[in-house]
Amino acid sequence: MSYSNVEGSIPVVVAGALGAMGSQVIKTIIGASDCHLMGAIDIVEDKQGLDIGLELGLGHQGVTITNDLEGCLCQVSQVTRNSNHAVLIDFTHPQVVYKHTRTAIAYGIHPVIGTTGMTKENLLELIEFSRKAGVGGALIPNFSIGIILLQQAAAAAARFYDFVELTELHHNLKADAPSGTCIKTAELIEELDKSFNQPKIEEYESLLGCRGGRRESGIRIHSVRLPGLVAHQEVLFGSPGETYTLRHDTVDRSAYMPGLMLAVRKVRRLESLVYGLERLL
Ligand SMILES: NC(=O)C1=CN([C@@H]2O[C@H](COP(=O)(O)OP(=O)(O)OC[C@H]3O[C@@H](n4cnc5c(N)ncnc54)[C@H](OP(=O)(O)O)[C@@H]3O)[C@@H](O)[C@H]2O)C=CC1
Ligand SMILES: O=C(O)C1=N[C@H](C(=O)O)C[C@H](O)C1
Repeated sequence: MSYSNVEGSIPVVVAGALGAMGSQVIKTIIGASDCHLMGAIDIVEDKQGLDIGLELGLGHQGVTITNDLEGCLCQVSQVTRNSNHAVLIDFTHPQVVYKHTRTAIAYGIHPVIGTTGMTKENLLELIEFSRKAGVGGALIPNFSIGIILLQQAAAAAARFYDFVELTELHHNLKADAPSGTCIKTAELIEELDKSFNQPKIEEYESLLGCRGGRRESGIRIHSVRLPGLVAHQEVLFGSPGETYTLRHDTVDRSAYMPGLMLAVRKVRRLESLVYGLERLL
């Protein structure tokens, strides 16, 4: 950890620093002239106390890896609380994302959360908690600009179609299903408050689950996990005589960095936790 405060530059702590996303984030933060890295959190046992920059081949940064998220946020908040509030970027695991977000808010540190898998109940509770605490934050299921465009197109098309199925395809190291992005796409389509996919005949599955998961609105979601994939999503609308397909492919995690930096730069001006990158554009 490094607890120096740099005037005018955004202090950033990264949780999940050694992961697929976290390691790219560290590189991006180190390269950003308006940010400085103050903490690197990860639980990988044999990396505790090592310099994150040296571990990632980015040169010595004077920031050591720790698994003590609360201790790190507590110390960072003491250094930064009077003027230049810090940001926590989290790409860890669905099981800890609620606790990490709540801890950041409690210490007055602005959470920018990429980790997916949080329940709707927990999200709503955190929005209320952040509003009471007056701490802005962002929970963003997908930082890519292209996926936001796909979601907007899907929400617009939903007016004209009564049948829609979503498929998300990811690498096989992903813990949660369906993806946070796919849930958000479904939620945006559901803003019209209509039901989809009313069956025309009596259906049955001879292989349980082969028709995918069904949301209350009737929208079905299919999750595919394969090595070789990164992150992909299809929205298929159908009506008699035609189909309309939207597809987005993330082929490299660098796609997430512009949206992430946008959130880091805006989050300290928010009054509570917002959900979705479209809220920041
Ligand atoms: N919003 C977006 O745009 C995107 C979101 N994601 C989401 O981000 C999350 C992480 O994805 P990804 O980077 O691929 O996952 P990885 O498994 O590659 O990285 C997660 C890292 O966090 C560590 N970790 C796990 N638990 C903790 C904890 N309690 N405290 C600190 N560190 C912890 C892991 O350690 P260990 O390996 O030992 O478990 C690992 O090093 C997922 O929820 C994913 O869906 C991913 C891409 C884009
Ligand atoms: O685990 C991933 O990789 C991704 N997770 C996010 C999600 O669950 O939507 C974002 C993107 O799909 C990549």
